[in-house]
Amino acid sequence: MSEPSLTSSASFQALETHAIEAEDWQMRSLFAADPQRFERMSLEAAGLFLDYSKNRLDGRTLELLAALARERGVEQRRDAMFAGEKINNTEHRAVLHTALRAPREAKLVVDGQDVIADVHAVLDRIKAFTNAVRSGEWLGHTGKPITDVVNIGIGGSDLGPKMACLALRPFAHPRLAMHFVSNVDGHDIEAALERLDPETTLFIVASKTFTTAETMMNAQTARRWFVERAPESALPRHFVAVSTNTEAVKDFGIDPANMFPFWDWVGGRYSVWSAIGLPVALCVGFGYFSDFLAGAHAMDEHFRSAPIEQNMPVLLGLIGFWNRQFLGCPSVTIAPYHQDLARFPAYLQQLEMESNGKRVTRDGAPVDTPTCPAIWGEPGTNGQHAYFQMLHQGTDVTPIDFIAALSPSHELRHHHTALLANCFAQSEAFMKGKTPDEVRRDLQGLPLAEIERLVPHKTFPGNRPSNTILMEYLNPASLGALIALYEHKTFVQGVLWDVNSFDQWGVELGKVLAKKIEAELAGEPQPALHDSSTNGLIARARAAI
Ligand SMILES: O=P(O)(O)OC[C@H]1O[C@H](O)[C@H](O)[C@@H](O)[C@@H]1O
Repeated sequence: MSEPSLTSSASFQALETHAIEAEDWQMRSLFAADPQRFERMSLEAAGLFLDYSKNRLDGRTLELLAALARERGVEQRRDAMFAGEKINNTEHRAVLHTALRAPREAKLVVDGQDVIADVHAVLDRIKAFTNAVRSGEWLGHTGKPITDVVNIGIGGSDLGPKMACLALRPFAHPRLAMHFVSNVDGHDIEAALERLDPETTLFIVASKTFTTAETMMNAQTARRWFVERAPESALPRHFVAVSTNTEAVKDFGIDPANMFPFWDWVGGRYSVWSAIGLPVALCVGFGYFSDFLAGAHAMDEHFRSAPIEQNMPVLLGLIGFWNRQFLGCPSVTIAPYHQDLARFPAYLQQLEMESNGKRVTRDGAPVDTPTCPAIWGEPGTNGQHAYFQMLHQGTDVTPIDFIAALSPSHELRHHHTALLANCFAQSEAFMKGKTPDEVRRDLQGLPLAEIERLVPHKTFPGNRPSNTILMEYLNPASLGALIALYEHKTFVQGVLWDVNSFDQWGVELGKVLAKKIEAELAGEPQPALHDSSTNGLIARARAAI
């Protein structure tokens, strides 16, 4: 039976009525009216603290959103995911990234297979391998320890490990430099290879399918580069694979003994916890990689057991839904006030936009509301000096997630004080704004006409929503919890919209057309099979190539 449409649900309609009342609400007044607002609208879970009080909503809004979550079946769908039901209904797959971070003693059997035992068998191999490389026991073909690790992968086989290795920089092994090659653009791999020594470099070819065109081309280029400089027999010391596709790995020439497997129930964008996290385990060591998994597991336990009203990922999802649906916000900015989280917005782009950038429901009916907003952002304070102008005074309202660690991993205390001051000041500024009268007061002393000329330019509308997520330190456990928080937020929103958050058919068309055009760019005769624009572009490129 198909799910009733979102807009026909009683709780959605109650929210619609409520949203009309809420249209004129000013957060300044909401704070003034309730001295307990911060206490009421903040919570802690899995080592993270979320302040959601600077949103344009009140207790009643939250009640209605919680009712919507219940009516849409967030709890049942969550339980179905954890239980290994095949909730990815267009690919007939279970969705079990949560099993990747479950402790060894957990139990989960899916299709007669002990999933937890499989996961821990691979983790044991990751532990042995990463210990060997890090200790210098695993040597390159001329007997030297590995100094450089190159992960060749794209999308989920790149963004997670790359983001996490950067985020955990203070925990990194001093001898191992991590490199990430993803783009089919030869400038990417060329820039990486020119600095590398084939005697001390380890390549990880990371691809769930082991058919992704970019990754296969980069892997072949790396292989060629290597065998031009080293005997072919040395390949097994320098090339390992991470994949679900053993046959394709073998065909590429990597011994399955050097392959770290995972499973079709791990989506690419949810795979950093699997063997796709191998670069992270190499970089920080297996102990810290285990802490990373444990941090995510702590968030899983919270998501699984906390009531909706005190459930951090559910609240984050519901508030995002409110902002998208009833405040009409077309995008969300992620503002990590931590330089080491520089790649976190890019990571979330894939997580949220590939998951929920859908226009039909699980049953294939058109959705009747907007779905995933655009996700973007840069670390603070850099963004403040670039696009925050638009966030403060532009015509669109863009909700912001501020993310900060209370303690830094460096000794430069005054830098950290300045960083946090900026983070908190921005959320205050977005909430409060600056009224025309406040501007007038500031400008006292100038001629009256000049004051009035400047007032509209210097006024800040304020009333712009934000969340603030704090952690004590950015470390493997808090990073794990943070990623899992957003994974589950994405899940919750997918349930509200009733989309399949675990497929990505939208990436296929471009891949197919690119294959065709690639052949046309190289071949004869001149093709004219496309529209005039595409034909014209191909012709220009053929003349240049
Ligand atoms: O790991 P792979 O099979 O190489 O896939 C890499 C990426 O490419 C695909 O096109 C999907 O859009 C991503 O979800 C996936 O993470």
